[in-house]
Amino acid sequence: MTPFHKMHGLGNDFVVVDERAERYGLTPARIAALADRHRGIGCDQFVVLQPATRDGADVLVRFFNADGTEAGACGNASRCVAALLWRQEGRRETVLQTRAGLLPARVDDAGVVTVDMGRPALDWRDVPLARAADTLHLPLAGDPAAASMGNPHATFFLDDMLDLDPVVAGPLLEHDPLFPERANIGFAHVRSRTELRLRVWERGSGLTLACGSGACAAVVNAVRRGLVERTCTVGMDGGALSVSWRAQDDPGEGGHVLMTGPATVSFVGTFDPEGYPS
Ligand SMILES: N[C@H](CCC[C@H](N)C(=O)O)C(=O)O
Repeated sequence: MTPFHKMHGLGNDFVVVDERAERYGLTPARIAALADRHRGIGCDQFVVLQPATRDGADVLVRFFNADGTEAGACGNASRCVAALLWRQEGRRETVLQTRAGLLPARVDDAGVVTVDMGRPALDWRDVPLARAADTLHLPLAGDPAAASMGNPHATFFLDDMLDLDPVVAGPLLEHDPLFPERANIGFAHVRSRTELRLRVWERGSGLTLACGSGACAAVVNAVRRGLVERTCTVGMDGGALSVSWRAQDDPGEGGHVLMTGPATVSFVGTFDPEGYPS
C-alpha cells in the first residue's frame, strides 16, 4: 500500500506521495485515476516528492494535474510541501527543486508559508506562445496579458468578475492555439492598488478554489500594466494570498515573486496503486 497526505492551499487540493525512499509506479494514467473525485482519492493536483538531484535542494517536487499532465510549477502545493517537511522534519526553511527552478520556502511560527517563486518569464518564447507577440497585450479578444511562473498563465483584467464566466471561457482559452502547451487562465478584477480578486481556470484541472502561481502571474501582469503596487493581496474563492514582486534592484530577491499563505493537512491515507490503471 502507498501512503499519502491529502493537503490543500486555500481549497486547491493535493494528494502528496513521498517517493524519496520507494517508487510506487505512478504513471500519468494512474495519477489521473487517483485524482478522479469519484473513482479515486480526488485532487486538483497530484504531488510527488523524490530525492533532490541538484546541490542546495532538499527535495525534488513534481506536480501533476488531474488529467495526469505534469506542470512546472504549483504555488499552493509548494507551500504544502514546505509545511509537510516542517511537520515531519522540523525544518522551517527548505529549498524545493522544481522544473521552475530552486524555490526557497519558509514556514513562520504560525505555520504560514512563504515561497520564493523565482522570477517571472515575460518573453513570448518563455510563456510559451506559438508566435511572436507582446505578452503585455496578447492578440486575443479580451486583451489578456501573459507570464510564466514556470507554467503558462494568461490574465484577463475584468471591470466586473461577471463579465466572463471561467467555466465557459476557460476551457476554450486553455486550448487556444496561441498556447502550444495550453495555459492557465486567470480572470482578475482590480479592487484597489493593493488588492486583486481572481478566479483561475487551471490547465489540466479546471476551475480551482485558488491558484498560487496564477496569483503570482496576476500580480506580475497587473504591475506591468501599472494597475497595482508590487505587493498585493489576491482574493480567490478559497481565500487570500499575499504576493510581492520584488523590484529588480531589491537586494537578494531582485525580480523574484514571493507568495505567502496557508497550507493544510486534511488527512492521511493509503492506496493500492495496482488498483488503478497504469
Ligand atoms: N494547473 C497548473 C499547475 C497547478 C497550478 C496551481 N494549482 C498553483 O497553485 O499554482 C499548470 O498546469 O500549470
